[in-house]
Amino acid sequence: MNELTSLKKGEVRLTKSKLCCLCIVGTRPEAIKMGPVIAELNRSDWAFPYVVTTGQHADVVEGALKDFGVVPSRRLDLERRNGSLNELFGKVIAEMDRVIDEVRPDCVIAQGDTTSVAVVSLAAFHKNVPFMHIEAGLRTGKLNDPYPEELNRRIAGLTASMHFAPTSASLNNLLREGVVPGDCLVTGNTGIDALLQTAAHKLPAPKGFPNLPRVILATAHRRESFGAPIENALRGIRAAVDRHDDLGLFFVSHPNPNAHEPARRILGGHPRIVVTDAIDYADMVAALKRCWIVVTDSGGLQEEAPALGKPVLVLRNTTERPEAVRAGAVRVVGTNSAAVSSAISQLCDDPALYARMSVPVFPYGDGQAAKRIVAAMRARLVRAIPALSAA
Ligand SMILES: CC(=O)N[C@@H]1[C@@H](OP(=O)(O)OP(=O)(O)OC[C@H]2O[C@@H](n3ccc(=O)[nH]c3=O)[C@H](O)[C@@H]2O)O[C@H](CO)[C@@H](O)[C@@H]1O
Repeated sequence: MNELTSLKKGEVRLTKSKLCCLCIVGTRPEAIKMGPVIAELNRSDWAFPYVVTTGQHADVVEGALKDFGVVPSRRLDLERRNGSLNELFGKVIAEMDRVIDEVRPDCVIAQGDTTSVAVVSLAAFHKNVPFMHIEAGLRTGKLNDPYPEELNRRIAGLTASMHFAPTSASLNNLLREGVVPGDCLVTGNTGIDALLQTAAHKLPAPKGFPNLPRVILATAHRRESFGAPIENALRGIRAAVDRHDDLGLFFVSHPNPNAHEPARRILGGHPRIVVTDAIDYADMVAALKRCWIVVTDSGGLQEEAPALGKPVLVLRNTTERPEAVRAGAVRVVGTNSAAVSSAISQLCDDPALYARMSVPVFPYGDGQAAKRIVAAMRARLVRAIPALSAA
């Protein structure tokens, strides 16, 4: 029994007969993956989204939300001094305490595994407001890898009233942790909703995309790889480009200086390598459609590339996305220079291997995740209010 089913008629505030769903967005991937859910809520007849951005990656987030026609209802002003996780934790929970008191939402929704998600789930729990977790149940089983995301998503797994898992493997992780079966659902990942909606349009090549027969699309930003691991991986990518003169590299940097400084230093000054700042989502999808392979430590790109039939080499030692590995579209290679370089060369020199890894697969859903999530929320939230359920 959770707090929702204990609600009595009249205990849930209605605004113009619609429920208020407070949607939290902190980072670019959260904006991309929450966009379809916010749009679906806007189309619904029973709820309206109240969108709050946490300011964690303010500039790229507002741009990504705009791509989905979403304007935030409120922007938290966190005034961060040192950028530490504890500072972020303290500021977000204090702000969210105030926002929940003022807005009095009927539920709080967040996606993924950032510190903002863990904090907001606790803030909602403390206020006895149902927390709905999107992209629930991803686990590596190693608390420090990825860091701090594995801890964040486990906290959300404890505090959420409803858990929307992208795959059955994620759902099984939740059940093993004791989540009640009636509180979790396999929906697919809303990132595939966003990808298929965007990829359906004719998209021009991103500025600077190399005009070469085989272009590697690469990104690297994982916190646990900062320093030597990320530098080793970048050297491995550059070595492969040097070895194969028909290869180009389009490296998309991340706003964190620990990620973009080594990229510019190690990859810069090469005639077939372009290092660009972060690009908007439509440009990223355009790059995905045009690239030869993807080399990355990104979670979202591990989900998107297989749907477009692009082989992925993962610059990590573990992944919480084993489904695409099992489907043969993704290979976890780590950050060792020689391993990265040889994995790229294998794909250059073995057309049969490349063909096997290039078959489009959809282990992360069919593009209808947002519809399933909003329908499940309605069933849960409206059930608690006979007046609405009778409508
Ligand atoms: C441990 C882990 O894996 N956690 C993940 C991490 O997200 P991530 O690793 O996917 O992060 P990125 O790679 O930065 O973003 C990816 C998205 O952004 C698009 N993109 C990228 C660069 C760019 O220049 N322009 C863009 O448009 C790209 O196509 C894609 O859709 O945190 C999220 C919660 O914050 C989690 O939910 C998610 O599991």
